[in-house]
Amino acid sequence: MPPPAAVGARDRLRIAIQKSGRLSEPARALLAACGLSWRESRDKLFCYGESLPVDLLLVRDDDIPGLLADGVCDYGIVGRNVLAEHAAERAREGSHVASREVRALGFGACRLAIAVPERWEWTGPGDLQGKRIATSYPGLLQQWLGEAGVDATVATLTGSVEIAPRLGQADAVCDLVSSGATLVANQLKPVETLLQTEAVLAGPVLPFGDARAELAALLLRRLEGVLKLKDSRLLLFQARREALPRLLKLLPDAEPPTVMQVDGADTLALQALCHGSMTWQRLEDLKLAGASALLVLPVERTLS
Ligand SMILES: Nc1ncnc2c1ncn2[C@@H]1O[C@H](COP(=O)(O)OP(=O)(O)OP(=O)(O)O)[C@@H](O)[C@H]1O
Ligand SMILES: O=P(O)(O)OC[C@H]1O[C@H](OP(=O)(O)OP(=O)(O)O)[C@H](O)[C@@H]1O
Ligand SMILES: [Mg+2]
Repeated sequence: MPPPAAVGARDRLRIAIQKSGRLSEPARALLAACGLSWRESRDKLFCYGESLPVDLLLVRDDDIPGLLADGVCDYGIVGRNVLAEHAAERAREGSHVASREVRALGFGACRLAIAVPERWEWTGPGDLQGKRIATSYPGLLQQWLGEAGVDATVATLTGSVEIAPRLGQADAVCDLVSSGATLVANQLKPVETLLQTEAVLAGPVLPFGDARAELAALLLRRLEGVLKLKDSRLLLFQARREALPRLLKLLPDAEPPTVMQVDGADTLALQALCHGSMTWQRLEDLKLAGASALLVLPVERTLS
């Protein structure tokens, strides 16, 4: 196994993903769906790309923005929250922006929110004046407090933030919320949203000036194809010609269908690529509107 190339050697692309955690499996699956495969090293911190010269670095998610900023990796798959926190910290230090969100990836969705004890009769951000707020996102919280004109103390914790009010460590928290179960379990309620987040592909601000440019363009093209087809299905059905207008109204997410004539002029066979999810309810609605012989097929790949 060749050792990881030194920073500055630029004929392979390097992508950092979370080593273990919520984003690691979906990130790998997404890149694998783009046709990438790797030989894993023994320590499993570096995976050498086999099908294409695209290597993986397996790291803590918090390290990804810094690795991008230092040019150690070219792309990273990370929560928007982590990327935005890094940007907020850099802005506070007066440093320039080091990476950008290239594309949202459709998994790891949650929000960064302020939560307070359930008994608190919340009237607005001004309620936090003079209070102490526990968070793992001090940069984003300070930014939000600054914009709201609120002077509060920010207590930085790396985990188990929601327990801080019960321990008397803080009056409120600022943490990620998805189902809300962790808040409920800690007798807290969400009152303000700072950021809607999901996993994103983060990349460089400036284009590559070497062999990586072509590799990056290929990877982004494949990624577009995979993400576009995530919920897409090929719908096949038959219908009488006069039913067509009302059937097409039920398929606003479909590409223009291929229409074939069956059985004289009045019966048609149609084939349409639909991008929204094809639920049982939608099929039943189509049937009621005059479709028959409905068939839903998975779609493997697209290239345009
Ligand atoms: N409850 C949740 N639901 C959905 N997505 C979440 C949730 N909690 C976190 N995330 C997203 O997943 C990312 C990774 O979360 P995870 O808990 O695995 O991170 P971590 O404990 O900081 O991991 P690491 O060990 O890499 O530092 C978060 O930054 C966020 O973008
Ligand atoms: O609204 P919910 O669905 O309850 O999710 C929110 C919780 O999920 C995350 O923690 P995680 O479970 O990853 O634990 P960690 O903070 O120890 O990483 C986040 O930090 C919240 O605590
Ligand atoms: Mg982390």
